[in-house]
Amino acid sequence: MLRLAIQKSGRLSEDSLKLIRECGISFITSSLKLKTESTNFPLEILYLRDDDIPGYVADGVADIGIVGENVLVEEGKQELAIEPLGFSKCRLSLAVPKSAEYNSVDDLEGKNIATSYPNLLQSYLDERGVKANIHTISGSVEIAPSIGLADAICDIVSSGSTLISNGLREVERVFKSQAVLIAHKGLSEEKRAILDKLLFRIHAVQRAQRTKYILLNAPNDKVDEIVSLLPGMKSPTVLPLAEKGWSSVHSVVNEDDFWEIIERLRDAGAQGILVIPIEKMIS
Ligand SMILES: Nc1ncnc2c1ncn2[C@@H]1O[C@H](COP(=O)(O)OP(=O)(O)OP(=O)(O)O)[C@@H](O)[C@H]1O
Ligand SMILES: O=P(O)(O)OC[C@H]1O[C@H](OP(=O)(O)OP(=O)(O)O)[C@H](O)[C@@H]1O
Ligand SMILES: [Mg+2]
Repeated sequence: MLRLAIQKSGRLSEDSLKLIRECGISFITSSLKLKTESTNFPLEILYLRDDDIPGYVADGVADIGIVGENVLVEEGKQELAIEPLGFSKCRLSLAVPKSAEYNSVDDLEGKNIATSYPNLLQSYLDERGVKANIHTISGSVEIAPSIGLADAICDIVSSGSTLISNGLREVERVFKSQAVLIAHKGLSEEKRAILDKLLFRIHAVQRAQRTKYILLNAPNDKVDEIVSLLPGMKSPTVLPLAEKGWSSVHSVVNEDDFWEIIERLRDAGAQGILVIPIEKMIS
């Protein structure tokens, strides 16, 4: 049985559970139970505070875990990372009061900066030769300037609305983060085999999320040109339609190229284009 540590409640919880469920792993959750076992996969889930997850995985109390890169690197445990997961994307940024004068990071020399990430901030300032006083607080960091605790803050930003609501302005991006899968260094062979099985499923889910299934109709004389625009897993499928002289073309396209390909397909004579999400994709 592999032990997975995830955040009990917070910004990582929902997407972590969603990923595990998308891997076809079933389990029953209850807000009071801090440990659950899957009913169809050798996995036990521990629900923890996110800051504790890297330490538990490093010690082998948990075998694997899901945590933000910001927390992992802050705790100096980046060597545990095995896979970026693509969710909980955010950045650690420096921000100052809206009205404060700010030209460059040098303006922070001798200033008081509140943060929950003293190590990440310290190395950022060290690299730029700036000496500031770092005040470590564990939450509600954005309040610090307005209550006279600090001149600036360094905290997580995503949409930026928390900064705006607290009269702050983002001035420097210190660290880019997303959720990562981490694993204990000395996993037994048995546990490593379960982890490989889980990774196989995670990759299938991730590939599917980046790809769309596309179906379209085309007159037969346009099929060759349309097929040349579509990559497909091997090559596109072409099937005859009931209506003579027409075919249906099926393929998969990458989300990043999606809109450009659609335009080119229409120009080439494709009609009735349907785009469908893919649940799993195994190459
Ligand atoms: N606004 C956001 N958008 C996207 N990701 C975020 C955001 N805020 C935080 N994160 C990511 O999610 C992680 C957990 O954030 P959260 O605010 O839930 O942590 P926390 O309050 O420290 O939780 P805990 O109670 O478990 O200690 C952060 O370390 C970061 O990686
Ligand atoms: O840029 P935004 O989209 O506004 O997001 C940023 C906010 O999100 C996080 O806090 P969260 O809401 O998770 O609450 P917490 O401070 O209680 O952890 C983070 O600490 C910021 O305060
Ligand atoms: Mg925390």
